[in-house]
Amino acid sequence: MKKINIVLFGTGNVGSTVINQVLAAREKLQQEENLELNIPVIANSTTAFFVKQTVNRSWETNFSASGFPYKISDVIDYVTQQGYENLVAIDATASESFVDHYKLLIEQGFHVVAANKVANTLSSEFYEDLRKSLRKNGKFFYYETNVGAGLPIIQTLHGLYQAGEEITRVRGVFSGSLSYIFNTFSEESKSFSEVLTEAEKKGLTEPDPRVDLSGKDVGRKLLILARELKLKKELSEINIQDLVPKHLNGKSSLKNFQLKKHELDGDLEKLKADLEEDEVIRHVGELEIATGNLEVKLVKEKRTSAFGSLKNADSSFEIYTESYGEQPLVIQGAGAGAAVTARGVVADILRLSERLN
Ligand SMILES: NC(=O)c1ccc[n+]([C@@H]2O[C@H](COP(=O)([O-])OP(=O)(O)OC[C@H]3O[C@@H](n4cnc5c(N)ncnc54)[C@H](OP(=O)(O)O)[C@@H]3O)[C@@H](O)[C@H]2O)c1
Ligand SMILES: N[C@@H](CCO)C(=O)O
Repeated sequence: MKKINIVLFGTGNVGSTVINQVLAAREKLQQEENLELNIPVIANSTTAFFVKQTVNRSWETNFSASGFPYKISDVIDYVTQQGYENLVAIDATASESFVDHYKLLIEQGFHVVAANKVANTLSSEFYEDLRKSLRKNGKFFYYETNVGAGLPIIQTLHGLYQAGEEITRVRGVFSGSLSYIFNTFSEESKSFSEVLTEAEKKGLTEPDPRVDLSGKDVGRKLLILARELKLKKELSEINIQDLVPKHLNGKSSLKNFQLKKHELDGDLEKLKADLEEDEVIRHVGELEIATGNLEVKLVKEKRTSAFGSLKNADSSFEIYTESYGEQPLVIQGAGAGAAVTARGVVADILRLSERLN
């Protein structure tokens, strides 16, 4: 039986669903695939819980009762003492600093699966260095959920590129969070801030929704795709329409933003009032390969158009290539949400496990 040992960082919306999905799939994987998925360590930003072999369905209670403050070295020491092989670190945090541990984890024997987009969107130098470290240590890095949550965007684009297809343009509603927000805001008579609160409660936004509203999250996704296509780009080079007023971002706290988010309502109400009867607002990302232009913006779309008819938290990605000609390859479906994202993470673990002994 092949054994995979998962150390999961981030027990929030996505991370907790990953644990539950792995536990639910465990028996079937053992019987049908001869594969044993164990989760001996789970951790959030302050607390870790270690167990022999794997957590079970009572993990939340056990984590609260028996978790303790930890350092990353405690995790590494524990898995080393236990002699665990086929180690996979899952980054289900949204942390800007957790990615500083990747190199150490890789050197200490971990493969990495990330829902967190940060490691792929820091400087090109960090990006290349990480890949060098993976190659040097014979480790793998999977991050399909970085773009389009559970939708197969990165693997499709990567496959086309590897196969020699000329990709000319990628255009899409990249953000499941903003798709839900603008779909609902365009249709219902609620204020923008009310819709935003609703999206947050449903776990559809980033932990700090300003990362969505500032366009940074979509900017990151564009950058990730651009880098898959070997374009040398930095986040600072992307033209981004920022929906968050300056005084509510930067040094201003998330708490302050939550108290004052109704200040966004005026501008967005005006935009909505300017729509024709048959128009809706959509948040769109565009990547033009020839010019290297990457852009994130709000646009007006006809209700009947491909983007205008999106529902719920659906994302839609149009990939224009030489062989597909005028009719792009389209990948569409829920682009946010714990269940679909966690399923994408579990699928990454399984793809990775196929490459391990
Ligand atoms: N939700 C979606 O639809 C979706 C879709 C695609 C990708 N993603 C990505 O998935 C990631 C998680 O999103 P989420 O919605 O699950 O966020 P969340 O509910 O806020 O959970 C984040 C978790 O990360 C933990 N954490 C923060 N900093 C950490 C650190 N330094 N070390 C260890 N754990 C740390 C938090 O712990 P504390 O509670 O202790 O702070 C929390 O358990 C994000 O990167 C997001 O962009 C999400
Ligand atoms: N903000 C992400 C989902 C949560 O990470 C998106 O819109 O795709």
